[in-house]
Amino acid sequence: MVKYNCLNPIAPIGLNLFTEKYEKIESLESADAVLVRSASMLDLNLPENLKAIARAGAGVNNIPLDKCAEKGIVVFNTPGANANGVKELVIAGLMLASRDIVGGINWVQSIREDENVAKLVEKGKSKFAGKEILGKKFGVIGLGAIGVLVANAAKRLGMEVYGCDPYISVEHAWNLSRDIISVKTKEDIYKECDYITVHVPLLDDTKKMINKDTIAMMKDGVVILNFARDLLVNDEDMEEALKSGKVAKYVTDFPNAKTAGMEGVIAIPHLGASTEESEDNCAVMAVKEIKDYMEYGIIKNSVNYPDCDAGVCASGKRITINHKNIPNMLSQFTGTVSAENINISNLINKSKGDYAYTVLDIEGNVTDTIIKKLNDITGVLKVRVI
Ligand SMILES: NC(=O)c1ccc[n+]([C@@H]2O[C@H](COP(=O)([O-])OP(=O)(O)OC[C@H]3O[C@@H](n4cnc5c(N)ncnc54)[C@H](O)[C@@H]3O)[C@@H](O)[C@H]2O)c1
Ligand SMILES: O=C(O)[C@H](O)COP(=O)(O)O
Repeated sequence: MVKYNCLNPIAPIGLNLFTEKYEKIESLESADAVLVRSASMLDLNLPENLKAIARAGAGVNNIPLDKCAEKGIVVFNTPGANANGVKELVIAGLMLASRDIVGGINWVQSIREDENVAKLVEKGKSKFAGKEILGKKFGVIGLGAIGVLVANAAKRLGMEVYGCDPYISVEHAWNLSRDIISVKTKEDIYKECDYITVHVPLLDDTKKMINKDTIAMMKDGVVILNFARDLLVNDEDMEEALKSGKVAKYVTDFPNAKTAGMEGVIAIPHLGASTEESEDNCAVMAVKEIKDYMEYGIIKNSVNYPDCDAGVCASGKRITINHKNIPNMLSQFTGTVSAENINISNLINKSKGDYAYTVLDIEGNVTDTIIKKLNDITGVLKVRVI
C-alpha cells in the first residue's frame, strides 16, 4: 500500500486517479508521497520513508529542494498546468491598473443608498478615469509557460509587447508570437515599457530584482505587475516609488504585511491558479507523476532529479537508486548485482547537477543482501525495489 498525505486540498479529479493500492493518510510521518500547493515544507521534518513530493503548481520555493535531493526524495511540479489561469488574472490586473476600477466600485457601494446615486455617479466618475492599454508598451520578463501566454494575449489586445528571457526553452520559443519584440536584457524592458510584468521563479538571482536601481531606469508612471512571488520585489523601494509617483500602480498576487495596505498597490489574494480548471489540471498532473514514480520509477517533471523513463519493467524486478552524481557509481551497482550471479536486462542512468538516478531491471530475485550492499555504497541516497 502506498500512503500519501496532502498538505493542501488537492482537486478530487486528481486524487480519484489513485487506485486501491493507495491510501490517503492525515499525517506526514509515515507517508511515501506528499501532494502540496503553497504550504511551506521548509521547516518540516521529512520522514525517512518519504519518496516523492508533487507540487500541484509551478513555484517550488516552499519546498527544501536540496534537502529533499539529499534524502533521495524526488520533487515534482506541474509545468504549465495553471498557466492559463494566471494569464487571465494578469490581463485582469492590467485592466485594474489602467482605470481605478476597484476604487470606483468601492465608491459606488458607499453611495448606493442615496436615491440620487445615478446622478452622483456621473458627477464623480472622473476621479476614477484612466488610460487605455491599446498601443502601450508592455514588457514581459520570463517567457516560460505563463510569460508566453501573457505576452501573446497582450499582443492580441493591441499592445506593443517586449519579451526577455535569456534561458527561454525551445518549446516556449515556438509558442511565442512572432510579433513579440525579443530583447536581450531586462534593462531594455525597464527603460522602454509602460507596463512591466514578471514571470520568473524566485531564485537567488531573481530575488528583489525590482528595486530602487531597476525602478530608476523605468519610465515615470510605470505600472508593475507581479504574479510570480512577493520577494521578487523590494517592498521598501516600491513604497518609495509609489509615493513619488515614479510607479503609478503595483499589482501583486502576493500581498504581504508590507504591501497589503500600501497606497498604490492593487493586492489580489494569490488567485492566479485558483480556478477550477487550473486546480484540476495541476491535481491530475501531480497524481500521475506520483503514480508513475511509485509504480514504475519513472521521473517526469522533477525539479531536483533528472527526468528518467525506463518504461515498464519486462523482467519483473526493478531496482531504482537515487544517488550522488559522482564517479564510479555504476560500476559499483552492476558489480553488486553481478556478484550475486544475477543478470541485468536493462539499465538507465541519468544525472542532473549533483544528483543522479539509476534504474536496474534484473533477471532474478532481489535479495536483502543486494539491497543492503547497494545502500552501503557511499553516495547512495535511496534504494527502492519495484
Ligand atoms: N500567481 C500564481 O498563482 C502563480 C501560478 C503559477 C506560477 N506562479 C509563479 O510564476 C513563476 C513562473 O511560472 P511559469 O509556470 O511560467 O514557470 P516556467 O518555469 O514555465 O517559466 C519561468 C521562466 O522564467 C525564466 N527565467 C528564469 N530566470 C530568469 C531571469 N533571471 N530572467 C529572465 N527569465 C528568467 C525561465 O527561463 C523560464 O522560461 C513560478 O515560478 C511561480 O513563482 C504564480
Ligand atoms: O506557483 C504556483 O503554481 C502558484 O503560486 C499557485 O499556488 P497555489 O497552488 O497555492 O494556488
